[in-house]
Amino acid sequence: MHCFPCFSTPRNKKSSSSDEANNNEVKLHERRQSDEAEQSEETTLKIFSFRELATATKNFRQECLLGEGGFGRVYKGTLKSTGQVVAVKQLDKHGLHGNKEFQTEVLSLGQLDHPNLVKLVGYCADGDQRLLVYDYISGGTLEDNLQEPKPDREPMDWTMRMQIAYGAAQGLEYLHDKVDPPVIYRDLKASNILLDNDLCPKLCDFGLHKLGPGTGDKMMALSSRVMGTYGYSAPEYTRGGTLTTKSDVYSFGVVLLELITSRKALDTTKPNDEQNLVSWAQPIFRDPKRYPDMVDPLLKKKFSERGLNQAVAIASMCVQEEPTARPLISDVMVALSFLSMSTEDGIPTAVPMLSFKDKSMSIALSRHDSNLVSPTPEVATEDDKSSTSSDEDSSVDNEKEMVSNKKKKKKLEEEDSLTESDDGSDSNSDDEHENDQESQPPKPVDEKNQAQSLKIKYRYSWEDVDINEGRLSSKSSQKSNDGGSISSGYESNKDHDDLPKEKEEKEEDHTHLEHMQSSKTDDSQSIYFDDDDDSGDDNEEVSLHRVKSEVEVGSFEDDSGDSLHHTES
Ligand SMILES: Nc1ncnc2c1ncn2[C@@H]1O[C@H](COP(=O)(O)OP(=O)(O)OP(=O)(O)O)[C@@H](O)[C@H]1O
Repeated sequence: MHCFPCFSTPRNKKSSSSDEANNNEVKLHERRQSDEAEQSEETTLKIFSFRELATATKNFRQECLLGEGGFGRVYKGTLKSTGQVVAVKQLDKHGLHGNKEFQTEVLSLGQLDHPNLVKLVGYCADGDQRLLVYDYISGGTLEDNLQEPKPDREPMDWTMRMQIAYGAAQGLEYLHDKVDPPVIYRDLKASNILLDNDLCPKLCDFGLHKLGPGTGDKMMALSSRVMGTYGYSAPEYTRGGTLTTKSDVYSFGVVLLELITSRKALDTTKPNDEQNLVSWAQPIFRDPKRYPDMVDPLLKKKFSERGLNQAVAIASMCVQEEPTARPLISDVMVALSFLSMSTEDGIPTAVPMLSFKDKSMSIALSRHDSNLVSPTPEVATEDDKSSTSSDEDSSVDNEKEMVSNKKKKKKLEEEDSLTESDDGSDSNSDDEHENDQESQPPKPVDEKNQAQSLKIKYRYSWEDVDINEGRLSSKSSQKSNDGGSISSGYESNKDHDDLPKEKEEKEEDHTHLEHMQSSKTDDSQSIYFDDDDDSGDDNEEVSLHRVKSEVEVGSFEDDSGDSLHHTES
């Protein structure tokens, strides 16, 4: 009998502790569910069980292994539930974050969403397993595409290369400027740029270490290990581990050089002085005549000299020793937006579109539409349409209208044989104009005045951008590595054949993108592209330069030097 109590007591005890455990488990489960529900409200990230990912990757079979990087192995898999093909990154257990820390980091990564970033689909934190699940990108890495082009495929042409550079710049600009706090990539390189089937670039491996507040030139000391890849890492970073967005700009410059040359960032099979791409390129930067020698021979000289000059100039600016002298990625992006439109002969296939940071700019432009745009604007071409992104519709439409109007004006000018450019002013003299014109009230543009120029100056966040049809003009007040000047220029040159010889000759004086040795700070830093060859100029230009104080949104000059000037403070 007495056995019963003996039996029953422990049993009872056991039963009560197991009830407690069950209760706890239920509570834990409920909490997890509500946490997950909260998370899923904020993110579309899926939470996978290890089993699901093991099934997707055939139990992480070798045949599914895509490769192994600094964070762990990456497998190709197919999700059973949806059939989606994914890349599963199994993070090394060594140095794993705790569950909470991992989730926090992953959830913030899950919020990053840009067409030029590889999308994080979900994650798994099961026991000591940590896995990240990404969209699978099928076209291989940029490195492979450049170094080992598929025999059945044509080598990437110049325009494709510039489009890839532009796309990568857009992805990076998103991380630097659109994400708060900004994400510093740390390890941008050709093997971290994946290409989809349409050769659209997607940055991968970003943001695994998100940094805290502060960006731009505010140096951020890193508590974690120094990452990056030799040949791509900015000198200040490799020296002392100091990291800023400008370190990413350096790496971007190296990638751009790779796109131009198809050389590797670091190639130990080459003679000593050619192993490091940047060191090899530095002396060439100083001698524009040698630029064509840099180019990948597979391009068979099918590129415009102007396009090449500008691309090299951008790359040379990005890889400057002094971080503050490097441009912001947003400026690089705008510059590349033009280069990516040029075809082999340097003529854009589509009307250049700028991606405005500040919507007030497009509002400011539309304010002037009645004066600038003809009542029946031309219908946008297919090219125009395809260049239009949904969020930029309004600004793009305005630009289209303006460009259409500009075309009409140009035609009228030609008809009247007024070949001399509108006001004959040098793009470099903008500042003088600005000062003269600041106090003048807005004036309507006189459509009958054939020589009237259409010059639009608008606020580009903290940058001003001038548009005149076609040519990008951007001034750099940056110190080149050697203290010398690095030059290049870009223009759409769509009408250059029609231009007067006299004007062409004048323009030869401004042949290069000059790195003036004035300032090393971002505030006064600007990019300057100018006409660089003998093809002339139709006085249509686009320049970027930043101003610190006044916000100027509109300036429309006529031939007499008068202008429509609109300011906001
Ligand atoms: N989303 C993806 N789609 C397709 N392939 C991918 C994807 N992510 C990674 N890969 C491939 O998996 C391999 C390993 O990638 P991972 O990014 O881990 O390392 P890595 O870029 O080679 O090296 P590192 O860690 O130094 O950047 C690479 O070949 C990469 O191209």
